[in-house]
Amino acid sequence: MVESLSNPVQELAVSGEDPPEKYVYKGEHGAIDASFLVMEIPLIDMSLLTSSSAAGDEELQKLRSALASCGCFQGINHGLTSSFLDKVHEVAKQFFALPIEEKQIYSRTVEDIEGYGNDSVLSEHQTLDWTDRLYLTLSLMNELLLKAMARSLNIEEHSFFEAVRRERGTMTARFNLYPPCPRPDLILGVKPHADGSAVTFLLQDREVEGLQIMKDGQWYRVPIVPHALLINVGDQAEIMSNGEFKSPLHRVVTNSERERITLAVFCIPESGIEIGPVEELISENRPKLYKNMKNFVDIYFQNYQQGKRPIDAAKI
Ligand SMILES: O=C(O)CCC(=O)C(=O)O
Ligand SMILES: [Fe+2]
Repeated sequence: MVESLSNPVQELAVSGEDPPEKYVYKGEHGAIDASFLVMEIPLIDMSLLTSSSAAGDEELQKLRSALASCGCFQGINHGLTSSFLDKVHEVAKQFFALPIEEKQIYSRTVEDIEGYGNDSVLSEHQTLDWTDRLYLTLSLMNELLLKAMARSLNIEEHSFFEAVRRERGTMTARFNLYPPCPRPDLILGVKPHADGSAVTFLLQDREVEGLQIMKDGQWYRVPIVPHALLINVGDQAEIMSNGEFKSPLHRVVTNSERERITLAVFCIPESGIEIGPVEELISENRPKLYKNMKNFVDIYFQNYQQGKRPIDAAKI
């Protein structure tokens, strides 16, 4: 089958028809349910992560334990103003509200990394996600966080940042629109997955929940903390940290009433460079758990669309 992109979900949502079978989620990882417990996700004051003070050390320890347990945190004092974040949300909303013909001017093809378009369809058996997407490429790297992650493990501060710094990586921004879905009991906004990035920054919808994260085999709802960024470890940081940091499994549930708009920014090492566990994190007590590899993103997409966890391909 030729690789193609799926049609806009927004069109299906307004048609009022029953969603096609290919959107019905048939995989594992438990029933779809939007009423799980709320996860207690640590709040981290990101302005303290660069401070060489007792408060700074304490925040670094909080960061380390958050990334080693749930693999994510709610970042506050991140330097982006609330009015800017509201504007980002508003612009995304305006874009998705444009007539289809206007949005299609920005359509992406399977090869493009930017533009309006959906999941690549790699096989007829693939379950499709109830979401429409707009992809952009940014050039700013989150130096502060990647350096703080290394310092929290008492290793050289460039250990993670080196792999993703300017010219060696990208920040891909993806606006996600989840239209109301007539069958939230059968259909997911995004299938269970962990991210293929080093780290991901998520600006959640201001009012509509939907993200769930798995911890110890149980799904939890991610609460909305206004203007915080939900920051999670991706597979590449789990690999580089030799498993010290966990790339959490997560999914998005839909609802029948309201649309939800989020912005995910993925910080991704350049595909040509080799990533692997940092030497300082390998010891007799903690053997190397992952292989060194290049082109992780390609490996990622092959496995993801088949419903497999890509990081398993990296395990020794
Ligand atoms: O929209 C969300 O809440 C999460 C999206 C997500 O997990 C992703 O785009 O990888
Ligand atoms: Fe994700």
